Amino acid sequence: METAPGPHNFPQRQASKRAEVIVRTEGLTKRFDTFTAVDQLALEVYHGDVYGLLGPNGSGKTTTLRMLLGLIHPTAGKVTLLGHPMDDSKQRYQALSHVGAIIEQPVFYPFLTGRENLYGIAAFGSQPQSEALEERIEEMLELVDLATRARDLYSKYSLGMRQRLALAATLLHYPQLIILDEPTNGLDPAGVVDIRELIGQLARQGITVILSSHQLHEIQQVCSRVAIIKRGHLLVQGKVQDLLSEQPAIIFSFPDPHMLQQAELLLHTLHPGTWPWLNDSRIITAEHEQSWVPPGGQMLLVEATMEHAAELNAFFGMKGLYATEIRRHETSLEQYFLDLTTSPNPP
Ligand SMILES: Nc1ncnc2c1ncn2[C@@H]1O[C@H](COP(=O)(O)OP(=O)(O)OP(=O)(O)O)[C@@H](O)[C@H]1O
Repeated sequence: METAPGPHNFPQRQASKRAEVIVRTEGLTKRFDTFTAVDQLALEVYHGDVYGLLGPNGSGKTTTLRMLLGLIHPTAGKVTLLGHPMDDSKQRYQALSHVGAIIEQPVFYPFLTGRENLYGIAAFGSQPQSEALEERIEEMLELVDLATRARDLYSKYSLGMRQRLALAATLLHYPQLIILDEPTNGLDPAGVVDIRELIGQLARQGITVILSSHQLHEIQQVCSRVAIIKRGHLLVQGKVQDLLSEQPAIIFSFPDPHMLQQAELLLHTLHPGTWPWLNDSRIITAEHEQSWVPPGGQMLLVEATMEHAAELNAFFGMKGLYATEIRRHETSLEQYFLDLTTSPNPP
């Protein structure tokens, strides 16, 4: 018997499919009266991406996702979903038959069990009751780790369980693309980890995921590419790794705060042009999750690539300033996001 492809039997992601654009927006714009909520967005989501749409409150994330799904019409611009232009109603229908989405808290019946709710959703989607459907429902309950709680009433479910049931529901019809608006909102840390792991699992099985979120720490761990928007404008779009390696820096820790001050002063009194590769330096506060925090809790951040660490260290050493730790500065997506969204001159 031939089975439809699903998260457990999806073909492995193929290298040649990587470059395939699954979602493209061109000049995508939404105005509400005179207010422009989304302004000329050009997004590209590739097959196999976990694509994070990030932005401060009110920056236009939900409005963008709603336009991707054809829930609201753009004022201008164009959305192409799975190769189908969304302004054509027939094509839109075809595209959406391969998409699963959770944009608002999905409505389930509180007086039915988790499993019964999935049967209800399948019936709504005109999926005939069959052995294949039963198998699919059990498979999805397993996938979202609700199999042992499938006989419990929905009203007894925690927020995390409700979110996982919603994901199971969106997966019933074997979507190629899943769109999730703030999927970790309101969840406790364990719930966030569950959803993150599930999203990673879906991506590994070839499903493309687009999500919006404020949980940047989580995004950094699960997203392959992100777009950062502010007041409806696209500030940046790219691979998480590429964005974070844009600002290389080295961290020097010193055994006492006095040495730290001297090291900083030394760099600032250097003749401009001595080291053209040295962009800037400043004292920063150590983050406490690090393995070791120097006395005084502060360190020197030098904006330069790691290949210059030895030269800098030798320079400090000649002046009697001995670093106790030298390492590459890891920018977090959270810091990158804050720098970008609070900068008066974003790119
Ligand atoms: N139907 C509407 N009518 C008028 N203004 C709207 C409408 N929908 C959204 N907006 C406005 O558009 C802007 C973008 O809203 P949107 O919900 O897309 O932002 P968001 O980035 O998803 O925000 P959040 O993170 O708070 O959910 C907001 O200023 C919002 O008030």
